[in-house]
Amino acid sequence: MTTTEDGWRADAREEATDIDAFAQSDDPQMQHIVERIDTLRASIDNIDMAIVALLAERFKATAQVGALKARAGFAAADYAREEQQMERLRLVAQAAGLDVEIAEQYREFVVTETKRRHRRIAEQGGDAGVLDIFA
Ligand SMILES: O=C(O)C(=O)C[C@]1(C(=O)O)C=C[C@@H](O)C=C1
Repeated sequence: MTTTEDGWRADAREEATDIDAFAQSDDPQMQHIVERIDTLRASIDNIDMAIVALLAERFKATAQVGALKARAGFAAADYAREEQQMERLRLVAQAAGLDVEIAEQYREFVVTETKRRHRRIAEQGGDAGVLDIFA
């Protein structure tokens, strides 16, 4: 195996590696690495499943908020609430050992998407049924 000074295989500089293609390798060390990655990938798949299910629940809840905001004539955004959320998520990330920047990116994604959906609901006169999750 050709390795560089920092221990990476020389071809690790390529853009992508189809690891499944190495499952039948004759090299036991390579086989061991591929097996370990496969085990970790099973956990990653479970985690992704949970995250997507939780995101679905979050967007269902925010759609209800969007419908209520439209009914009350409230704007899509509430910056005071967003600040509180960011503060809380920063603390949660720190306690969990997660890079705070990832928590910030997550919050930015969900809140931006939620506000876009709130506006769509308001344009439809407060009908959350306009969103795909209720279709
Ligand atoms: O709590 C609200 O007011 C929401 O509309 C939900 C939400 C969010 O996605 O958490 C979205 C937009 C607001 O600016 C703040 C929070």
